[in-house]
Amino acid sequence: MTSLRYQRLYVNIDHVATVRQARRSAEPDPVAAAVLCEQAGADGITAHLREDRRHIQDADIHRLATTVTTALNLECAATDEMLALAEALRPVAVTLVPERREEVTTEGGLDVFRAAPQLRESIARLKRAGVRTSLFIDPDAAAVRAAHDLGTDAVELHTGQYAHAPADPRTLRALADAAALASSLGLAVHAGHGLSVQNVGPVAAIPEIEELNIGHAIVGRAIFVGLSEAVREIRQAMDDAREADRF
Ligand SMILES: CC(=O)[C@@H](O)[C@H](O)COP(=O)(O)O
Ligand SMILES: NCC(=O)COP(=O)(O)O
Repeated sequence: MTSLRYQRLYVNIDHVATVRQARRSAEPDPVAAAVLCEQAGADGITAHLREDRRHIQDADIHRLATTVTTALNLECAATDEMLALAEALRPVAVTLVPERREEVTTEGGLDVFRAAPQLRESIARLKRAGVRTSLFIDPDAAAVRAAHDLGTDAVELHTGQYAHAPADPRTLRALADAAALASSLGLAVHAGHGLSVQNVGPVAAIPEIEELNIGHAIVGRAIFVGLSEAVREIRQAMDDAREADRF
C-alpha cells in the first residue's frame, strides 16, 4: 500500500489586504497574516501583486520577501514591471496569471497560445534569476502541452470551473486528465482558485497535484474561527482526502 506524496498548501493572503484597503489603513497586516499561516502549517505564501494594486501593495511584497520563511510565490502578470520586481526580490516562485482591470477576480487561465512569445521570454528571464516558474492555465490538454513547450517548471490548473460546479463530473475529470498529462510531461502540477474546505477533497485526491493555492475561502473562514484554525481546517481536509485515496 503506497501513500500519496505530500501535497503542499500555499495560502494566498490577498484578501487580508482587501480588508486593509477598505480603509487604506495599516491593519489587518497581510505580512503578519503570512507569519500566522506559516505557524499554522502553511508550506508557502502566495500573494498577487495586481497591476491595479487593489489589495496587495508593492511594500507588502518587499516585506514578504524578507519575512516569509517557508516559500514566497509571487503571482503577477507577465509584464516588464513585475518581472523586474521578481528579478530584484527573487521569490522562490513566480506564478504568471492573466489580468483584466475590470475583472472581479481571475476569470480563466493564461492564453498560452496568443501570449506564447511574451510568456517564453518571461519564463527564460525568471529562470535566469533563479526563480521557479508556474503558469496559471485552464485544465485543458492543449494548454498543458503549450505550457510545457514554453519551458515552465510548473503549471497551476485553474479550479474555478470545478468550484462553480463540483457536482458536474466533467469539471473534476478535466482537472484529473490535465494533471496526469502535465505530470507525464515532467511538469510540477499545482492547482487553485475557489477551493474551500467544502470542495477541496476531490481535487486534493488527484495524485499528481503536489501543491494547492488557496486564499479567499481561508480568509473568509478566518473571520469566524481565526486564521490559524482556518488554515488547520483546510490542511486537515487535504490530508483526509489523500489518506482516503491512498493506493
Ligand atoms: C490566479 C488566482 O486564481 C488567484 O491566485 C488570484 O490571486 C485571484 O485574484 P484575486 O486574489 O484578486 O481574487
Ligand atoms: N491561484 C489561486 C490562489 O492563489 C488562490 O485563489 P483563491 O483561493 O483566493 O480563489
